[in-house]
Amino acid sequence: TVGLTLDPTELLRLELKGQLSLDPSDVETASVDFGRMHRAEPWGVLHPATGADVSRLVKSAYESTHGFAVSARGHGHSINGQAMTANGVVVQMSDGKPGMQRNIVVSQESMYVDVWGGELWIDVLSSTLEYGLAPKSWTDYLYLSVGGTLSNAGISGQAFNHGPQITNVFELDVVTGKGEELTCSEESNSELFHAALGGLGQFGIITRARIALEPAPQMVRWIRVLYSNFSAFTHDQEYLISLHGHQDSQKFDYVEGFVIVDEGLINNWRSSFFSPKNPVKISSLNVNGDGGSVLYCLEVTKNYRESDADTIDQEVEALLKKLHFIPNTVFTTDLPYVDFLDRVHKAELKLRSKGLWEVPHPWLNLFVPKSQIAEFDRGVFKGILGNKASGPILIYPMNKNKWDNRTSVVTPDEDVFYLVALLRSALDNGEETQTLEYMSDQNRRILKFCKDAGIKMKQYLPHYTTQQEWIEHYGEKWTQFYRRKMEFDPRHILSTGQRIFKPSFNPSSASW
Ligand SMILES: Cc1cc2nc3c(=O)[nH]c(=O)nc-3n(C[C@H](O)[C@H](O)[C@H](O)COP(=O)(O)OP(=O)(O)OC[C@H]3O[C@@H](n4cnc5c(N)ncnc54)[C@H](O)[C@@H]3O)c2cc1C
Repeated sequence: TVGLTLDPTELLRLELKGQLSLDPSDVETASVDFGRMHRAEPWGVLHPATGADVSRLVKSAYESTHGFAVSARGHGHSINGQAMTANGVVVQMSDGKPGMQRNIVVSQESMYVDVWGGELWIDVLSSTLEYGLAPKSWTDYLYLSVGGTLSNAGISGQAFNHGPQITNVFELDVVTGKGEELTCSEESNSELFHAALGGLGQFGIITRARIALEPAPQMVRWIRVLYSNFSAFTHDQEYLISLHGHQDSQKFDYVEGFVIVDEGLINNWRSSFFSPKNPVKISSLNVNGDGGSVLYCLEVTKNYRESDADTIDQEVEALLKKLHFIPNTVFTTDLPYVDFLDRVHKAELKLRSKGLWEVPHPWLNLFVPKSQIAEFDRGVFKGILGNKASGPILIYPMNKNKWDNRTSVVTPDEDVFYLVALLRSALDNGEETQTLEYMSDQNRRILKFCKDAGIKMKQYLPHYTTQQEWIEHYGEKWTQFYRRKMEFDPRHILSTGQRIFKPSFNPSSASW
């Protein structure tokens, strides 16, 4: 293999319980991701059977004369090649087939579950539900691996209340860049524990996670209301997340929202909710807002047990009464908790059936400080985007005090910040505004707008191509991030696809 910095015979001699595969179909799978914009072919793919397999592989990379890159790959749902490596070895932590759980162990007494790092969240959920329990903090989509989301943060509408997924973990097993498999938590090896959480795979490969559980709700009341006035919308979102310390009956369990810039609500792949029972056209709403055709949809839920079905109406009504949405735009559905959590998968199946899932996804996720979100609205939603969304645009606030500053993730320096997620799909259908080039250019314009306007945002699921940009991204946390890298992965073996640290071995042949 051209440019290979490793001795294949050495690797093939490793005593592994799992399998080191050179099969072209395994290599192909590991060469692409959900973004469909990058490609890098690894030399081989390890399907580990245990953490010890991962440890042996990384140790051989660390100790070999030349060194080689090792990248964990969860479900490959990154956008910019973060789980790829050219010429090195990809550790396929998740085989991507739901229902193939490894050793999932639930402790009912201590309310946690121990799972393999490559486990998909959908499988974690189905296993814990057998005990009437469920994790507290989620992502909108459950076909993601535990190690993959914990390497970022893992956020959804519960984060205002419970914090991101990385604040709901008790313990990890991590294989460091030296090949040692260590158990870490707040109490022991705490530096590694905090480094790995939100650590973009830079400090080790998470082979086991101990995740906090709560009694699983049975049912969900799912509510959407519309706004034309952005400040009324954000005022209400901020009010709802300020209730995080209140009793369960006095707050919603989930707070999100999205922007509607297209002509109709049904165009958006996450909004099947509105149809066919509630088909809504913006023009039919007779809106005289401040934003032309831009609307905002607040999305909230309240969990309940069937035995509480009589009090849920009053609790929801009391909360909705405090809000300032457009009258008569309340859309409500009741559904089982699992169906709510797994809602995006339904949209996936629909898109797959039309060949619209495996297309390029130039996604952009930003954390925008509360004090600058109105400016962002003016410049981006009502400005740069024009009248075309080409995918869902999520916007919801979170409380910074639910994030642990000792972890590796960086967020804006304000008590409340918003996630803005532009989740767009590029199509090759002859329409200029739907092309990858057009959307990538818009993303660049959005980033430039933020810079020029002094909007102190941070990228979530960040992507940069130079170390200088990474240094700026981490700001005052860079020194700590760098020190942790030197301690836990001194040869820069791990997750080179993030492009943060050049490998110390033959960098020209790695995935840079
Ligand atoms: C349809 C869709 C919906 C999404 N919704 C949300 C959402 O609601 N909230 C949210 O927070 N995110 C969301 N994401 C983003 C998602 O959390 C990240 O892309 C995450 O990285 C995906 O997990 P994965 O298992 O596919 O990771 P991969 O893409 O496989 O890996 C991501 C990074 O983590 C590293 N990594 C993977 N496994 C491990 C491990 N075990 N130990 C250490 N490092 C590891 C990889 O090397 C890579 O650098 C969504 C993505 C998609 C495609």
